[in-house]
Amino acid sequence: MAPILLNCMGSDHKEYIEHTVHVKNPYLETMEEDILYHFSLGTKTHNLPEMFGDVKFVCVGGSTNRMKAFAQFIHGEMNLPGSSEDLRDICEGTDRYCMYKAGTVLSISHGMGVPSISIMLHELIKLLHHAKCRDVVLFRLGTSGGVGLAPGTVVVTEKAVDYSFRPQFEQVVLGKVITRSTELDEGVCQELLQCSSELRNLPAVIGNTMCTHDFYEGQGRLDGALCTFSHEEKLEYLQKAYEAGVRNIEMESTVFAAMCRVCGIKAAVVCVTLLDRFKGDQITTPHDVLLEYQQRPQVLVAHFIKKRLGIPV
Ligand SMILES: O=P(O)(O)O[C@H]1O[C@H](CO)[C@@H](O)[C@H]1O
Ligand SMILES: O=c1cc[nH]c(=O)[nH]1
Repeated sequence: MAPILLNCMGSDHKEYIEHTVHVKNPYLETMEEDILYHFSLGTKTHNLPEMFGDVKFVCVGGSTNRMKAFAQFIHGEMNLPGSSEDLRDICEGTDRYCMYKAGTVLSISHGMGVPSISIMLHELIKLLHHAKCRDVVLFRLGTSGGVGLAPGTVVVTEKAVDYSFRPQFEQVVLGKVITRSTELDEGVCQELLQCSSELRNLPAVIGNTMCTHDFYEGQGRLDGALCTFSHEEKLEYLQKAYEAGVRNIEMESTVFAAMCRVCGIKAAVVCVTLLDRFKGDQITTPHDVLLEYQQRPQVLVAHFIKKRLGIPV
């Protein structure tokens, strides 16, 4: 069955799309109440415009601890009043995701893989819509496996690509494949690269990011419970990926890019590499070094946010 290519960014809508968060579901308007079940929030139980109307930056990442740490870090970086220790989890009514708000910045966890981040993004985009947020920039702050890069390098994604290195995300809807484009915002990407050049100890490159549906077989690892290919075949696949511009591999970027694009949200994927996949599969780097690596996307995006807000860097 031929996939349907949906490019929902018609240029006539450009100005509108640039400013507002754009849900693409006519049924939403007809609903008396919208329960954001996995956030434990709702339009009747919570005043979403009051709680979130000022949000300008949303940062998401896989782990709850990382996203709490990021909220506390950006709270300090923005010199916000009160103690960062007092930030509370807005989604404490559920343990699916965590959510913290520091000034105009929201920090949310999304778990691992496309299904988990996709559910979170549906509810986040509706939340931003219900809250009437404008001019929001969304960042994924993640970890990844590098392709031909020194561990610790931050990759700012130009295009999120699938297992065949195509810049697209396939979603099955009513038994049919819908294909959406996964190009990210070029301006934000370049601005992030400029920010990296202003920071010490922040090696960064722009490259394509391959999104897979598995950490082991899906990423060509030889160390999973199952493996049906040789070391040579793995290297051949990674070499093809490298030649297609892939510089890192993770598990959420395609659906993240596709959903943000359709909904008119400027977005960027910023992931640090934990290892060079040409050199191995196991992550043997000491814990303290991994923690420092994980902070690099946070430091870079914090710098970007501070510059955008006119806070001295
Ligand atoms: O570090 P996070 O944001 O979780 O991202 C990467 O790490 C996880 C695998 O270890 C996957 O979710 C992958 O995308
Ligand atoms: O190799 C890696 C490392 C982190 N996350 C991934 O998805 N792959």
